[in-house]
Amino acid sequence: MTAPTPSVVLTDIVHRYGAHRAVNGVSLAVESREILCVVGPSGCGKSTLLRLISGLETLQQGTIAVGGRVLAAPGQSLPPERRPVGMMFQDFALFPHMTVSGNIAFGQTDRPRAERQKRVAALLESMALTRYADAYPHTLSGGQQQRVALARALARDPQVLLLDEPFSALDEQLRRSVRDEVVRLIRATGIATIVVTHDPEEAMEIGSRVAVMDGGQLVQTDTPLALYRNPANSFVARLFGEINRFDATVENGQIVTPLGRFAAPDHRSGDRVEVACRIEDLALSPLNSHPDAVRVRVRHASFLGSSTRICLALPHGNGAGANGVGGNGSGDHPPGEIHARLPGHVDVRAGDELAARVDAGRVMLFPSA
Ligand SMILES: Nc1ncnc2c1ncn2[C@@H]1O[C@H](COP(=O)(O)OP(=O)(O)OP(=O)(O)O)[C@@H](O)[C@H]1O
Repeated sequence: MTAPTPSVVLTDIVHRYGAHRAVNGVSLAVESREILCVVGPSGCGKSTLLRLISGLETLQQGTIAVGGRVLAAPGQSLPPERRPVGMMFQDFALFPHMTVSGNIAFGQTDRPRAERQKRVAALLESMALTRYADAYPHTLSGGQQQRVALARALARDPQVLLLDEPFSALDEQLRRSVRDEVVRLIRATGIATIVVTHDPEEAMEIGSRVAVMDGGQLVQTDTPLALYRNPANSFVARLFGEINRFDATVENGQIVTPLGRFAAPDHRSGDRVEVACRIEDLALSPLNSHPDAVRVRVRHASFLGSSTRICLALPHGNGAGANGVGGNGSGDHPPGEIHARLPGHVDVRAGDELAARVDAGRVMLFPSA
């Protein structure tokens, strides 16, 4: 079997606004039938990347190719309307004075009228919008408007679809159902798709792969499972779920943390490392039930429906400086506090003492930043 040909290939893209490098050396390939999500904090360069692919922004450095054809390289740029790219924006950007049909037909001016009408009818049908063909956007629900925007993006039969925060204008209730529907429709087209979102959970839900961006750079591109299990650094680890984090120094292939001693075979003595574990990987059991566990005291527990999140105090002195351990005990949490998340309802109260431990296989080690 031959490997699928990438539909979109970005090579070493750099984009500056003045002296600021908004995109800094991004290379990425997306295959047809693939939905890739780009996720990262506000200002990390996600939208700029999409604007470069669509041609709304002029490329300064690198190359952009779609379907084997170079769309942009320094000194060479196909205008946006000639790129095989469909784009959908956060606010849908529908034309209020045009009907649903008019909105979908917009931008197909290079086609004969009959062909244009046929394409619009087919899209109305596939998006379950036929009965709204003559309606104006403001009379439609958020979900329906979203489908019109998707139909418009598909109208020119693009080879790549770009979606910039497509669901963030929808309220929480509507968001999930519209998202499921839109993703189902996109999958049915088989078009290579890049979705920008600031919501890591949304990225995991939609993307077959997720590209994590920070400060204009791609930090890691992988499947949701690989990003969750093997994050490249603690920024990625934290993006996909809450972690307990400690600073430590490697001594003779080992690190000592408030949660016990762990092997660090790939590090040299004296290396400063960040040690992290997901809060759902922290196991709690009755006191003295496990020889390797540490004694913790419940500070607070919150029942969240599908899980219970528990804030725990580490034993006094089992934080900064103890047993060669540097740091304050736990990353973003108050000093000396760790968190656990257990499935379902867990009946614990403030002051209860428990045994906490984490499986060595679930401990993540990163070089100190
Ligand atoms: N036209 C512009 N002129 C100057 N700076 C810009 C321009 N557009 C974006 N920037 C800056 O470039 C950086 C990247 O912006 P971009 O919109 O790509 O980020 P983003 O990750 O999409 O953020 P958000 O999630 O908030 O939309 C930011 O620091 C932003 O302020």
